[in-house]
Order: sequence, then C-alpha cells, then structure tokens
Amino acid sequence: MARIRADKMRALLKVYFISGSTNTAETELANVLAQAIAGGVTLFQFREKGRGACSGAGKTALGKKLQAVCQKANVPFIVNDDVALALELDADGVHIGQEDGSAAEVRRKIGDRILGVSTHNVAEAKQAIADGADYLGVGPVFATSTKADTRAVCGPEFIARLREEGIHLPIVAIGGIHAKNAVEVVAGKADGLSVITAISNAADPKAAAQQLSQVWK
Ligand SMILES: Cc1ncsc1CCOP(=O)(O)O
Ligand SMILES: C=C1C=NC(C(F)(F)F)=NC1=N
Ligand SMILES: [Mg+2]
Repeated sequence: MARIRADKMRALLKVYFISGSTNTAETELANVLAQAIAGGVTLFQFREKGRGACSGAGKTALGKKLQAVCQKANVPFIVNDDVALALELDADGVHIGQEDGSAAEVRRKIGDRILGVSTHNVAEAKQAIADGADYLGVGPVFATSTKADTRAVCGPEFIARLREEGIHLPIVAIGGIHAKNAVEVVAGKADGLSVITAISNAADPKAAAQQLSQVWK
C-alpha cells in the first residue's frame, strides 16, 4: 500500500466528522455516524477524549463498532491520538496534536497509513510536512466550546495565509464550523471542513451532513 495521493486526501477532507461517545447527546454514536455518512460524510475520526470518555476494552469495542460502520460505507476510519489502538484495529490512519509526541515517530509506526497533524502556525506546518503528514488540521477557525484547551481562534482567513506562505499540503479547518459559516471556510482556501457538534448534536445528523456537503458543490 502506498502513501495517499494529495488529490485523494483533499476529497476525503471535504466533510470530516469527528466524534467520541461524550459528544453525542442521547442516541448511540454508531447510529449518528451511519446517518451522517448517509448524508455525505467523507471521513470519520474516532476521538474518545474528555470527562466520561471510555478507555481500555470499552474504547476498543466502541472503536471496532464505529470502524465497522465506516467499512460498510467505504469511509476511511481515523483514530485520534491513540496510535496503539489505530494499529490494533488496523485503522486507515491517525490524527495527532502538537503535544502527542513526534509526528516522525508516528509515521514510522503506522507505515503508509493516513497521518494528520494539528498545526497552528507556519513553523508547525513545515515541521509536520517534513515529518511525513498527509494533511494538516488548522484551527480553531471559529469559537468552540467542544475542546477546552484550544489555541486562540485564528479565523478561516488564516488558512489562506498559510497558502501564501507556501503551505500546499491538504488542509482541513476545524473549530465551531456549521452550515451557516462553512462558506467562509471554503473562501479561506481550506480543502475541507471538520465538525464535532454540528453533526454529533444535530437533531437530524443526515440532514446536517447534507447541508455541510452543499458548501462544496
Ligand atoms: C478538536 C478541536 N480542535 C480544535 S477545535 C476542536 C473542537 C471542534 O469541535 P466543534 O466542531 O464542536 O467546534
Ligand atoms: C484537534 C484536532 C484538530 N484537527 C483535527 C482534524 F480535523 F482532523 F484535522 N482533529 C483533531 N482532533
Ligand atoms: Mg491530541
């Protein structure tokens, strides 16, 4: 298996749903995920973090269940932070933040699987590219209450600035994105948008995903 091509990566980043068991209100995350994929989600990240998150065997079992939903629909399955779990499940890739250790080390562990890195400035972006990242997560582009310890809100135009600085790796915007402001993310030259709340807390996850997909048409 070879490294993913940039054009294929850009297509996968269009509507990137990220969630864990703590992000969905009442319904089962597996049901929310299936509906969201039916609505046009192109990539899924299992991000099991924060108060009440499951761990150990429970986390692995939930990961397996969500991976099966993705596999049925041919949507790649990415694991956040937990490289060991990603390898145990033979996930399609891993996403790591600046505090999750060296991206070069993770690249060595995961082979040609997809590697995403959270970056917040040109220096971090250049380092991630040198370390073998396939895409960059940039944000928060809008205010969000989903992740407590985010960096300052950078705005969607920050991604256009990264382009001007010569950063051309596939980039997905993250942070406070929903159907109403998604158009600004497109204007900011991101290749895709990622969401937690806009889909995980939607009354109709399929419709929420459909509305987000519209912005790329
Ligand atoms: C994980 C993460 N990283 C930067 S903002 C954020 C949370 C995004 O969640 P939401 O889409 O609900 O704002
Ligand atoms: C903190 C994060 C930042 N960006 C992304 C992604 F959208 F996948 F790039 N995922 C994360 N978990
Ligand atoms: Mg992390």
